Formats: sequence, C-alpha cells, structure tokens
Amino acid sequence: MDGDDQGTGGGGGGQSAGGGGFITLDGVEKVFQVRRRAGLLRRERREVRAVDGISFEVARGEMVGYIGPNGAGKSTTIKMLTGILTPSGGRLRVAGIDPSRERTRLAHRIGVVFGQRTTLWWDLPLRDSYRLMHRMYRIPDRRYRENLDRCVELLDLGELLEVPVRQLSLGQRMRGDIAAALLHDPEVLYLDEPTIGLDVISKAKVRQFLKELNAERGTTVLLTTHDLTDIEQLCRRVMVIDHGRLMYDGSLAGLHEAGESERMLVVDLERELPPISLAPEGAGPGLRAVKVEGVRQWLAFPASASAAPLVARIAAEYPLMDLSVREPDIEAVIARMYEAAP
Ligand SMILES: Nc1ncnc2c1ncn2[C@@H]1O[C@H](COP(=O)(O)OP(=O)(O)OP(=O)(O)O)[C@@H](O)[C@H]1O
Repeated sequence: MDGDDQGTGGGGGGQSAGGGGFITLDGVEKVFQVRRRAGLLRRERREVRAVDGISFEVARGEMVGYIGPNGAGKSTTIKMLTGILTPSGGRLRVAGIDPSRERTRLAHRIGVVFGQRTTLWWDLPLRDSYRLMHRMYRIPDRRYRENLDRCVELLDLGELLEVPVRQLSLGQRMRGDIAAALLHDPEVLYLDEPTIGLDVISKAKVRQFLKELNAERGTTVLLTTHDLTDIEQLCRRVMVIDHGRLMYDGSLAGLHEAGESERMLVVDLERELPPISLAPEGAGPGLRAVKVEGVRQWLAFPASASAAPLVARIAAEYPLMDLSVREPDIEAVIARMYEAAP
C-alpha cells in the first residue's frame, strides 16, 4: 500500500478538500478496438478513444458529480475505477490501489451501484441477497447486522426484506441495491444514474440517504447522473466529461454561468393573465416569460440565481396557485458551455 492511502479522515460534513487524492487519475486513457463490417467480406478496424487522457483527484470524503452527454466516457471511467476495465494508458489509483491489478482487494473498499442493472439475485428475497453478500465479502457478523439495520431504517426497507427482487418496483429495487453496495462499509461509492426512472419521493429518499452517509461516515462518492437536481442537492463539485476529455471541474453554479443556462419556473395562476413580468427591482435576476397556456406560465431565469426571491415576488404580486422549478437539461447546459466558450 503506498502513501496515497492516507486520506484526510472523512466525516465532519464530508466535503473535505484537503489532503492528497483518494482517487487519482493521471492522463488515463481507454481505447477500444472495434471491428465492423465495411462490405460483404471486408471488416474494418477502428479505434474508439472512450477516455482520452483524463486527470483529476478526489479527496477522501468528497461527493463529486461526474456528468456528460451519452457516450462521453463516464461508465468507462467508472469501470476502470472498479478494475473491471484496464486503462490503455496513464496512471490510476483508488485508496492507493491500482484497480485492475488488485481488483479483489479493492472490492472490499468500494461499493458500486449501476442504476440500470441490479447486483441482487432476481428470484431471492432481498434478505437472502444480503446474506449471500455477507458471506461473499466475509463481513464480520456484528458489522453486517449494524449496517443492514441502518440501511433498512434509513432506506425504508423493512417491509421489503422478504419480497423477491423481481417483485420490487424500480425505486424499491434501487434502494435495495444501494443497501447491498454498503453492507461491507466501503470507503468509496460509485453511483451510476442512481435516480434514473424513480418517482419524486424515491428520488428524495435516495438523496437524503446519500447526504447522511457522506456526512456521518465520510464516504467518498462519485456520482454519474443525467439529473442536475442530484448534483445540486448532493455535490459541491461537478466534473463534465465529453468525448473522453474533462471539459469542466468546479461548482455547479460555475457550470451554469459558463453555459449561461436557464432554469424554468412553471407557475399556475388562479386565472388566465397576460405573461408575468416583474418590474426591475434592485439587482435581482431577470425573469422571462417563454410560454403561456391557460393559467400555466413558463418563466425562464438564470440558472446560477436563486429562485426564492423570484417566487416571493410572484406570490406577492400575482394570484399564485402552484409552482415548480425545472432544472435545465445536462445536454443543453454542456452545449451552451461550448457556444459560450471564446
Ligand atoms: N466495450 C466497448 N467496446 C467498444 N466501444 C465501447 C465499449 N464500451 C464503451 N464503448 C464506447 O466508448 C464510448 C464511451 O462510452 P461510455 O459507456 O463510457 O459512455 P457514457 O458516458 O457512460 O454514456 P451513457 O451516458 O450513454 O452511459 C462510446 O463511444 C461507446 O460506444
């Protein structure tokens, strides 16, 4: 084990920035050789540079969003971080371990959740899947029981433990999968689209759980998502990857500024009215009515601004019935970031 293994200790709000990288990538590359038919008999070999020289560090206890359009290289990065794939070039360490060389040793220190796939046994009740993991990871009995109890309580799994996985809803299964990834107390958790397809309540449960896990245990979390609300609520830092390269590393607000992106207030009024417009007041953010349909209005405002003062003013000046805030699409933010670049 080399010096990379000495982190900053985690805990305490979970966003420690100091210390060396707990996860370190230095010029990491992954090139796939793809063969495809180029005629009746001819086959063509082509290289796909899925990850093209990525360098970053994540400190112990950080919670970082890792986002990008489809095919950007996110899953390939995560597969290299777990040791499933071997990099074609560069240097990569997780907790001081070279993942592809010591995959089994690393497996005891990391947890992985792929939103689109389950690691649970389809025909078994959740509890039996957990028992199998207990044995597979050789988790000490007491630790296993404590971790299971905690996950059952915080992820609301009590009623589900005896239900076969195939009968669970997507949101229930996802909570079951997150618990499975945490039974062995991993120091690092990779989450690939953990809220995909979940309803609002399940999303809120998963996010709250991850927040608590990070704050109480100092678990380092790398989160891939298409839902910017996940990032907004969980991560102070976000990295954007596109075509295998790191395009941005900073705060979500900074990303919105770079992309000059907008959020949307969707407002339902008591009656049909002309488009809402607020008289300029102080240095408040601008609000732009983009659509009116009956009593519903769509109002765009800069994504880096807070919605609260705008909501307060609309509520004071208009007969407001209901309101929601919509985040911009990740693809749109990234596209605008390119447009805005000099
Ligand atoms: N095993 C493979 N063989 C060949 N090409 C691959 C392989 N795995 C991924 N790729 C290619 O590498 C690129 C990056 O894929 P990757 O799955 O990492 O993207 P992603 O950012 O996770 O996308 P998504 O959001 O759609 O999951 C894509 O062009 C993909 O087609």
